Amino acid sequence: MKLGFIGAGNMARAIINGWSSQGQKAEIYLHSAHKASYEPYAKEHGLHACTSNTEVVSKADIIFLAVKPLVLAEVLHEIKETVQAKKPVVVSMVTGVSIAEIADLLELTPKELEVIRIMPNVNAEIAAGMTALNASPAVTETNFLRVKGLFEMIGQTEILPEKDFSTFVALAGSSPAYVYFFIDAMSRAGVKYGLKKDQATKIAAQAVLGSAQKVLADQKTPMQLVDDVCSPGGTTIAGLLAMEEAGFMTAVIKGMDATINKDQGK
Ligand SMILES: NC(=O)C1=CN([C@@H]2O[C@H](COP(=O)(O)OP(=O)(O)OC[C@H]3O[C@@H](n4cnc5c(N)ncnc54)[C@H](O)[C@@H]3O)[C@@H](O)[C@H]2O)C=CC1
Ligand SMILES: O=C(O)[C@@H]1CCC=N1
Repeated sequence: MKLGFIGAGNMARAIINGWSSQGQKAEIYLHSAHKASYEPYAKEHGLHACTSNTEVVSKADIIFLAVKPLVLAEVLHEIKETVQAKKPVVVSMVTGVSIAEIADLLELTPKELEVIRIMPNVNAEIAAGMTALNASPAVTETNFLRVKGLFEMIGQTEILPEKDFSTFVALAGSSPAYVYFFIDAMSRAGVKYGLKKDQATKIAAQAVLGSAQKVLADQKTPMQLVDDVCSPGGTTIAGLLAMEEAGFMTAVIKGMDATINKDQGK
């Protein structure tokens, strides 16, 4: 299995580094717009640095599109003829772009080309990612399982209808940034009350990690777990009510709304 990456930025590297940490051995070919950055990265990680996007398509069997939405049309135009001739599996992680749109830009239909749409997140780098997948009708079961397996190596996967991808972006694609932001806010409070920043960050991050693991492991809903921590007349209920007074739940939902609207081009 030969894998190709068009775009070698934050998300591509999180995935490749995650695979590397899990002993994934497939050959990887990559090309991006910044030669001074991707060539040393490829050398350091034993990957093949290509000189064009077309070369990636000609060398690899599964092509990952890891560029920003704004340059996607230009990239697909560039690789169109090679894709039409070779018909590789095309895996797109580009936000807000459907399988049908990708096939269309390549002047093929979803029945003619194996296109898999994914939405990963940066925690793939430490094999704790969360990736959504959907496939065009042309995708063979073998190829779908192959790609799904690659993401199971570096986290959890969920097969979702394309209509739910924007919601998934909010809950898992973008949300690591929101959780890091929450951790930083708690850590700053620690600094406010005299702890060192690195010490406060470690304490807050471990509390978030344990809480997430508890939610996943426990039969109780998150709200039941909230109640378990809130002793009557205690510290937690005082803090929780003050957070709600400042609009905690509303702030989170507004953030999710804005992410979803942006993904849908609204
Ligand atoms: N960063 C994240 O946490 C996530 C990003 N995504 C999606 O992944 C895609 C990539 O995002 P990032 O890695 O964050 O962006 P980035 O800006 O870090 O990387 C983009 C890469 O595309 C390359 N590039 C630009 N023009 C190119 C061209 N014409 N040909 C080949 N390569 C070109 C750049 O050199 C760079 O390596 C986006 O569509 C984004 O929506 C999806 C989930 C999470
Ligand atoms: O901010 C972005 O557009 C990308 C998509 C999901 C995470 N980062």
